[in-house]
Amino acid sequence: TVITNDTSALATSSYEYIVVGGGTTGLAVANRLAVNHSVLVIERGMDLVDSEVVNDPYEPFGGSCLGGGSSINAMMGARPTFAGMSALEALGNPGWGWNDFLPYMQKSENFTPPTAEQFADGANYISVVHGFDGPVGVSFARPLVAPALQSAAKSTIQTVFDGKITLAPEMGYGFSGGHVSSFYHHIHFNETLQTDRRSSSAWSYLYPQTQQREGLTVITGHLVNSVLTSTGDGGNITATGVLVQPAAGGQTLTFNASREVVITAGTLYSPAILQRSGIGNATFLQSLGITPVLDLPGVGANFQDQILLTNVSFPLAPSANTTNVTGGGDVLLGITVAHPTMIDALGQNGTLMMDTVLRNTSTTYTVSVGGVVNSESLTTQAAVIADAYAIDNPFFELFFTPSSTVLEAWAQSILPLSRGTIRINTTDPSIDPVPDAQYLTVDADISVAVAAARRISSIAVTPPFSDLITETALAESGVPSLNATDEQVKEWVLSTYTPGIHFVGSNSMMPKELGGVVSPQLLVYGTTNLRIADASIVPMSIFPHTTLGLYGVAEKAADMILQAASVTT
Ligand SMILES: Cc1cc2nc3c(=O)[nH]c(=O)nc-3n(C[C@H](O)[C@H](O)[C@H](O)COP(=O)(O)OP(=O)(O)OC[C@H]3O[C@@H](n4cnc5c(N)ncnc54)[C@H](O)[C@@H]3O)c2cc1C
Repeated sequence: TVITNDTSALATSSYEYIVVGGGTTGLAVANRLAVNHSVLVIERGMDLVDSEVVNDPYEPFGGSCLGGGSSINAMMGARPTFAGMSALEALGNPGWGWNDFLPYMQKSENFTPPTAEQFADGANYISVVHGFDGPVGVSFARPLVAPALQSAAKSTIQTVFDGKITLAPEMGYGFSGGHVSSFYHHIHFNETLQTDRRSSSAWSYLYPQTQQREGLTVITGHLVNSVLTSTGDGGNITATGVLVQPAAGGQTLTFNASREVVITAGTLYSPAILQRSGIGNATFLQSLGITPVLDLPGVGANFQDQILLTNVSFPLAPSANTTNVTGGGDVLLGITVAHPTMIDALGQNGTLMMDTVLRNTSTTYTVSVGGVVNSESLTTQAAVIADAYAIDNPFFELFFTPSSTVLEAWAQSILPLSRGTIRINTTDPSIDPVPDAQYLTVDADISVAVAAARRISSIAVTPPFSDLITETALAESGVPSLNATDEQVKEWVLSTYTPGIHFVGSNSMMPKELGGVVSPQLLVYGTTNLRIADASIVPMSIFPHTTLGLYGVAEKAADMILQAASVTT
C-alpha cells in the first residue's frame, strides 16, 4: 500500500476504482476492492499513524485524519437491532434485513471475548453473533471500567423499569430492546504495550502488515472537489473520475476511474460533493450557478441526528470514591447500557400514544421545514419506525460514565423523526456545507426525550445507584424532579440537549419517489457506476451508535461492487 500526500510521486492518474474519503467506511471498502483491483483513495485529512493522541482510547482528539470518524470517536460498540433492520428493509430495501446484514458485520469484526476477570466483573457475550477473523478489534476495556458502578447501574435500571428490563449478556444480538448490559468498544488490547488501543478503520483496514495491498494507493491532504461524469445515450450518467485539489490550496488535478467511483466522505460531505458535481435538487443547484447533471432532490435532504441528554452530573458520595466506582483515570464512555422498549418506557399506553403521535406526524411539518422531499416520505418512515417500536426496537438508550468526582448519566434518542438538510452555499470545496438537523422539531421526538429524562430522575433516587451519589445529587444536577410536569421536563430537554453526532440520511437509500438517492445496490439513481457507501445512505437512525453497523455497510458495499465487476469481466 502506498500512502502519500505527494501526488507528483504517483506512477499513474488512472485506477479501476476511486474511493472518495479515507474514513471509517472508505478504508474498509478500498481494502476489499484492492485485493484484485487498482484502487485510489483520496482523503483530505492527514496520515496520523504515530499520533499517540489518536491511538490512545482515553484521549479525545478532534482533528481530521485517515480513519475519519473512527479515529476520533468515543468507540462505543453498538449494532442495529433486528427490528431496526426490518424497518430499513420495509422502507423499500430488499436484502438489508438482519439475517442478510449480520454476516457483513461479522466479516469486519475481530471480537475478543471477556477475560475471566472481566467476566467476573459483569462482562459477557453471545459467541454466535460475533466475527473473530475480521480486521476491526472489538472488546471490553481491560480491566473492565468501574465494575461497582456497572453493577449498581444494572440493578437500579431493572428496579426503575419494574423488572421489565432484564440483564442480557450483550446488546449485539439483534433482539436488543428491553435489556441492560455492559458495553464493549472498538478497541483492542495491545500485548506489547499491555494497554488498550483504538481500533480505527486505519488501524484495522490500512496499516497492519496483513492488510497491505499492492493495488492500493492512498493520497492524504487532498480534497475531492467533484465527480466527473459523462452522459450516455439513454440519459444515464457514468462517473469517469474526480477533480481534486490539495487541502492547503494549489493546482487542481484529475484522476480517472475505469470502473466505479465510490463516495465515502461521510454524511456531512458526501452530499456536498454530489451537489458540486451537479447532482441534487436542480432548482437549488441553479441558484448557485451549478449546471444540473441529475435532478435528485433527495441529495442533502432527510438529514438527521439523534439527540443526547448529557451534562447530567451527579456528585459522588464521599463513601463511593473508589476506582471500582470511578474507573480511575481510564474512563470510556458508555460502560453500562440500557435499551428500554416503548412499552418498558411508557407502559401499554405507550403503544397508543406513540402510534398516534408517530403515525399522525403532520404534513405541515414537511412543508414548513423541507427536510424531506414530500410528506409521503415522512409518513412512510414514521410508519416503519412505529412498527419497529412495536416489535422491540429500543425507544431510547441510557448509559453511564464515571469521573473522579461525579457520575454522569446519559440518555440518547435512537430513531428520531425530525429531518433537516445539508447544503453547500458556495462552490468552493474548502468551505464546509451547512448542516441543519432540525433537532426535536417533530412532537414524537420530544415525547421520547421527556420519557428518557424522567427515567434519569428516577435512577438518581433509586438504590443501589443512589447510594453512590450524594443525597442532594438530583437537585444539584438540574435534572427535573420526580414531580415535575411534562411541560417542565420538555423545557429542560429543549434547553440542555446536545447533538448525538450520529449524522445519517443525507443521501438516503430508499425509493427515489420518497427522496431516495441510492438504490439497495448503493448506486446513485440515474447513474451506472457511482456508488455511496457511508453513513449518508442510512435513511433512519437504525444504528444506536453508527460505527459497527457502518463497517457492515462497507463490507456489503464492497461485496456488491465486486459482484458487479465479476459480471462485467
Ligand atoms: C466526537 C464523535 C464521537 C463519536 N462517538 C461514537 C461512538 O462512540 N460509537 C460509534 O459507533 N460512533 C461514534 N461516532 C460516529 C461515527 O464515528 C461516525 O458515524 C462514523 O465514523 C462515520 O463514518 P463515515 O465513513 O460515514 O464517515 P467518516 O468516518 O467521517 O469518513 C469520511 C472521510 O472523508 C473525508 N472527506 C470529507 N470530505 C472530503 C473530500 N471532499 N475529499 C476527500 N476526503 C473527504 C473526511 O476527512 C473523512 O476522513 C462519533 C462521532 C464523533 C464525531
